[in-house]
Amino acid sequence: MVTAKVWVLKKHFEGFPQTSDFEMKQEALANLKDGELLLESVFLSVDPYMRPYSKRDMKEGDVMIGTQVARIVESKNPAFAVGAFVVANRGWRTHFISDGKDLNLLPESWPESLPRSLALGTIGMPGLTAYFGLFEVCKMKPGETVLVNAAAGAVGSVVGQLAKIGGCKVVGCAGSDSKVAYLKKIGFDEAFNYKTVTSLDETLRKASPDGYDCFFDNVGGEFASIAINHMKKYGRIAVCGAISQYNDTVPQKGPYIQFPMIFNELSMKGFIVTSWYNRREEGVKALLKWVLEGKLKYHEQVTERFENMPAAFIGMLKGENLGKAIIKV
Ligand SMILES: NC(=O)C1=CN([C@@H]2O[C@H](COP(=O)(O)OP(=O)(O)OC[C@H]3O[C@@H](n4cnc5c(N)ncnc54)[C@H](OP(=O)(O)O)[C@@H]3O)[C@@H](O)[C@H]2O)C=CC1
Ligand SMILES: CCCCCCCCC/C=C/C=O
Repeated sequence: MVTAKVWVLKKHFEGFPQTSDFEMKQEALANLKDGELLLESVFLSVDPYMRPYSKRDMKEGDVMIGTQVARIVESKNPAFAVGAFVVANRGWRTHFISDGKDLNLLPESWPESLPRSLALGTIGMPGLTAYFGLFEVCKMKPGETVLVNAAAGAVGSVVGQLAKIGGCKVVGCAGSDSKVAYLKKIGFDEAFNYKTVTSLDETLRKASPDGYDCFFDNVGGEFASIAINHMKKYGRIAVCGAISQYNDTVPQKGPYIQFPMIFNELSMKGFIVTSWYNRREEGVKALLKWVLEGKLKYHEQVTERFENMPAAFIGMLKGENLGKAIIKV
């Protein structure tokens, strides 16, 4: 019999998550029935959505939500061979049983040269968020100017590079000088540290005096309130995330956005990547191709050991990750 380790939400987060809000437990897994598979997580993902979604969807004692790349270790399902790798959405667990219906097999053509963890990052949910958010929500066109915040993270780093592939000028910001240096290295035209600039307003104006056609907003809050005043006429804003607000205990009260929306006839659209998953294959194929061509670079912040998942999650929310935050079991 296999015993899985799982992380549960012991206590709902109040403000910034603490390691004491989590508890590690053991779960005895039953023997496999016909049609079932036993899987072991190889890589797990920590993502910002876990913070707001835990409040919305979870109760104390639930296993933390999340996705993993897992290897099939035993199979009583002829459609799944032992040794194959899948992406699953089974939460923070080392092992689990599945009937196969909730699994996405990694393409058999997955190149040996690429870490399979990319299926949780640049060639997975965050990459797809960038792909559909930029091309479909922002409706980016060649020659335009794109602004993206949290630009050195899993989604933002792909947004900037896809905008360059699509023939745009890209301005990005991040929370440290080393992240800013990384953005320049991967091709951003302008990059700045939002924590150290004296005036965000001035910095945005200097980076693109004519303003921005597209704003891919991962951060919300004060940054978005200032950036909206720098949009060009008919500019488009993709509201992807609001990480600056996820840990607020008292909702922020922002400036109101109607005037710039009206005067510049802006479009602003929130989106959830999974609404585009009917085109998931198209996105994965395009992202994989760009990675293999060397046009889309990736970086992963790998934390070793399942036991360190809460610390990796908290670290990611604090900005300790460059690129995608991954846990290697
Ligand atoms: N709508 C959708 O379907 C999806 C939305 N998202 C959203 O996209 C955003 C980015 O996610 P993802 O790329 O996975 O995460 P990242 O890899 O970008 O990690 C989060 C980053 O957010 C930055 N950050 C944290 N707090 C703040 C703050 N107060 N102000 C500004 N930046 C902050 C930190 O970078 P720094 O050092 O630069 O501060 C940190 O590294 C999140 O808001 C997430 O919720 C993600 C996936 C799907
Ligand atoms: C089948 C994979 C499920 C992964 C769920 C991801 C949902 C992300 C939505 C993010 C919103 C804000 O961060």
